[in-house]
Amino acid sequence: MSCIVSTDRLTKRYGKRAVVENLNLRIPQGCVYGFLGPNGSGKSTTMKMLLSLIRPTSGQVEVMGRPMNRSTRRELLGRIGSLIESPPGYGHLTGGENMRLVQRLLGIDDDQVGRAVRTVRLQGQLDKKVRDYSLGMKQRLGIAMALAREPRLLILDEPTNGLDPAGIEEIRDLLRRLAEGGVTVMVSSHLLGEIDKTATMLGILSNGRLLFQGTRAELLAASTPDMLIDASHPTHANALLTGEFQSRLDGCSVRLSGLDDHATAKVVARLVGAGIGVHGVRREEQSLEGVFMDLTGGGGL
Ligand SMILES: Nc1ncnc2c1ncn2[C@@H]1O[C@H](COP(=O)(O)OP(=O)(O)OP(=O)(O)O)[C@@H](O)[C@H]1O
Repeated sequence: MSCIVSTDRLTKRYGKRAVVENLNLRIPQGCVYGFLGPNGSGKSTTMKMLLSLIRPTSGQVEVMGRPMNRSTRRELLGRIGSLIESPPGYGHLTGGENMRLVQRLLGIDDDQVGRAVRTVRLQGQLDKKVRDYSLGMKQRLGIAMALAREPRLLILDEPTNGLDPAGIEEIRDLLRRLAEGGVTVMVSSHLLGEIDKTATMLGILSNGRLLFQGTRAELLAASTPDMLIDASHPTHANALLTGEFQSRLDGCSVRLSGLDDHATAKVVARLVGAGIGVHGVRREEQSLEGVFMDLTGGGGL
């Protein structure tokens, strides 16, 4: 797997407090990487370190196969587009004027600016003042500004924050199109539902630590869904199991958490041995939200 971004024990401390701790990010080239975590978990701090906007306390950042440091920073940033915190752009200028400022700053031609604007579908709104834009339009302008340099990597901090469902869908669609065009996108959110359908890779952060990194399918596989057992005498069955296992009554079933295959066989044998009829044994379907909640201690949704 070729990674466009990787970090090695990336850490940021403020005073004694570690805000980001020992992060080993692996962002494969060409993916949409969903960087998820509750508010305050350290997503923005991590992204700022990737962009060399703040300096890590310890650890390394490697981008496009090269260490990000003072001597490589300028060149690497030339191929990275970013949108961190609130959307940029001067409110008293029009979208077009804002884009022209970016054009002059980067020394790029009209075609390149036109492509960025068309990608975010803002070509019909360039004569409007940015202060009159909706939040979604401001976000799209911010993304167009980030795209103007035609980056290989795009880092977006909560681009769907505050958007209505239609605006969220527009950003999702945009991220998909960008990835199809070969741009690697790292996008953060505190809401799983906003990016899980778009992201091909997920990294889950909680209290500055990476709890999980992998595909959506791997995330589901990593969790152990509850087991539900239908028994002839559920109350009796629960009483029998509760000392040794995490069990509780759930309607007419007994619900057991964290049960692997071996423990399941043991539970069934125990019940049958006690003369209790076992009518059904099934694992509960678990949603991605459920897994995310379990991993982050319920702080994110
Ligand atoms: N300059 C700073 N000095 C001290 N603490 C800071 C500083 N910057 C960030 N923090 C703290 O670091 C923690 C992580 O903040 P960060 O903004 O990275 O989180 P986040 O996951 O992006 O959250 P949000 O979604 O709310 O922006 C927070 O508790 C924040 O208060």
